[in-house]
Amino acid sequence: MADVPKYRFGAGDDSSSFQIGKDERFNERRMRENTLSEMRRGSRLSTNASSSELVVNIPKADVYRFGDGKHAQPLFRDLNWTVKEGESWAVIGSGGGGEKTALFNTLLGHYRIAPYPPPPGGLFPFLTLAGLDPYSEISIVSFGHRQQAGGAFYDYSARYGAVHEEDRLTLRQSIKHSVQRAGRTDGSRSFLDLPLIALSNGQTRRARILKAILKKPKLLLLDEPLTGLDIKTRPLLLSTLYSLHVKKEPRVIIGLRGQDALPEWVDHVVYVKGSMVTAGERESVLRMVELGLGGWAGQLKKNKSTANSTPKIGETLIDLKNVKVQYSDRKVLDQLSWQIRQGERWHLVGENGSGKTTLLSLITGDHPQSYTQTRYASQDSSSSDSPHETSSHLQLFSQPRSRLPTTLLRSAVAILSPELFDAFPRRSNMTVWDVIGTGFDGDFVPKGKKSVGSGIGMQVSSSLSREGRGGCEGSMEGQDGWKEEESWRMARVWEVLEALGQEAWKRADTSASTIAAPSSNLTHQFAQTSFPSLPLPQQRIVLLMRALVGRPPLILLDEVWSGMDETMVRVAREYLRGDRLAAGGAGVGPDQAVVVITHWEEEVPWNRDEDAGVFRKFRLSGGKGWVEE
Ligand SMILES: Nc1ncnc2c1ncn2[C@@H]1O[C@H](COP(=O)(O)OP(=O)(O)OP(=O)(O)O)[C@@H](O)[C@H]1O
Repeated sequence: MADVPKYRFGAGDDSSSFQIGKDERFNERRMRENTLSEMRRGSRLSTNASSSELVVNIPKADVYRFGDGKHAQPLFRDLNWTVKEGESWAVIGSGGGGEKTALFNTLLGHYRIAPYPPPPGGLFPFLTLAGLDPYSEISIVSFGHRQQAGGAFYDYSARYGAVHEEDRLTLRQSIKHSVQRAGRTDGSRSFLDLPLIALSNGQTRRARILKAILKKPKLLLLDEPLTGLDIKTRPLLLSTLYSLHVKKEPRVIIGLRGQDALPEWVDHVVYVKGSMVTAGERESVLRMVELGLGGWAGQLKKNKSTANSTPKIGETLIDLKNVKVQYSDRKVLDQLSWQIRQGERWHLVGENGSGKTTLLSLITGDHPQSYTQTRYASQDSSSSDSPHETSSHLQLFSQPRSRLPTTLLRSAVAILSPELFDAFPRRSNMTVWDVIGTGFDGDFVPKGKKSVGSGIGMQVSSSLSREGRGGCEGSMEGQDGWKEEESWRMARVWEVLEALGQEAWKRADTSASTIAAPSSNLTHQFAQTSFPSLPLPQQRIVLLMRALVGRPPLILLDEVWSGMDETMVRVAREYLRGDRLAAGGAGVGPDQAVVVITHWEEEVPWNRDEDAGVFRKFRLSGGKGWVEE
């Protein structure tokens, strides 16, 4: 086990788990349990020239969970999907219920296909007819959440500090001999010799794809490979995937969200929404589903802001001056200065590994070096910089990090990031309500009688504007203060559930002008649903509700759109823009500040024209950071 690090990667509850250093492969055990006999039936029979040209063969079938009774609703009805050698396929999921993952899992043998694809080739004729074993010849790389044993929380901030001995395994060691020829990557830096735990989100994704390719599977399923990758890397990865696919080294099927641009070389599409699957040539499928793939431009125009609750620039919340973060001789942030004020909307940009997550971890106070940023000019006077350049500080709500208790900071700065998404506990008894309620105090387990926290972090935000907090201004001394706060909190949970939950998806999915009656059963049911049982896209939006529920002064959203479907993205953007505030609806208020990180310009809820004065871009590159005008 020496080469298996602590982290596990997996595509969620319903799919196999994968480990760096171990196997990105078929989950052999489950496959054997589930479909062994049917696969054998397929491989026993003699070769047939034309069907050996088939990569995937599902002539017409329904797909069920194993153990489903006779009258169960199929996951997919009338699935008819055939992939021929030489065709380039994308699987597009649009329903928000994890349909795309379910379709990949169908290929991985996690569901019952009825009737099972017939002999001689079975499900994968190109393999079985060549006498090859699907167990070892098919890989999947998906970026669902990294499941922890028992659904427990793990400390994702470990990577910001000294790397523990058990986490020292480097990417090079992890992929060992297979990368002898791989050169320097990530601009001028090589990340091959970094501990895996130190890799940034985009670096980790690239490393996982690289590892999967180096294992030489015959078919590689890649779910949302572009998410989290910077703009320079995307075309490079797509063209690499295409040239590998053409050479069949390996054949590649990619998974995309409904709103993602479809690579030019994709000539066939499977579109999955609910239990319906449409598969065929690119143009005809696109016409049929009227997806309008290729960008969100049209959709964005429709979303034009109607808000008159325009954000106003107010107090400085975060003030960084000449901040530095360094790991031995590796400088990640170098003399960086940035101020975030109330009412501002920021887009934080920079290539993979440029330090965005590191910067946010200073602001949340999770980074150990957030305590050591204050230096006075005189101490550094020996340096060659001019004296006024050498002083530095990190002020969070006008305080140095060391003066701010973590509990208070957690309630004042809400964050949702890929790391938090992975780390958030998945205990089976935690409902959607419980998870959202942890957002008020930035907890990871439900607290308080009503699961809306205990109010420990209130004081920090009360020193800032508490507009919209229904009379909770000031401290919450005494029983009455807490009662009032508690009922405000409960009302807020309902409010975000209404604004961002199932009712809102329904509303956004039908027509923008039809507004469904609020406070329906649907919202109540959703609030009581077990959080870990939700499909991953829904878990993501619930964690977004958690970040927004407490109306904290500062909201940090790192790659929050990844894995969310179109409708969810639309309602979330509407909330962030505050489009419904003017009409008395819910949304981010003019007194709050928001920072989003995304490599996709189209995902940013604001733009320079409509949000001039409050919307700005902060760019990181080579350790430096600056405001881009
Ligand atoms: N403990 C560590 N030791 C050495 N280098 C580290 C450590 N932690 C992070 N790094 C490096 O710091 C750099 C910044 O990482 P960070 O996660 O902040 O990048 P990012 O801009 O968020 O990237 P992405 O867009 O991929 O999410 C990376 O090159 C990373 O490898």
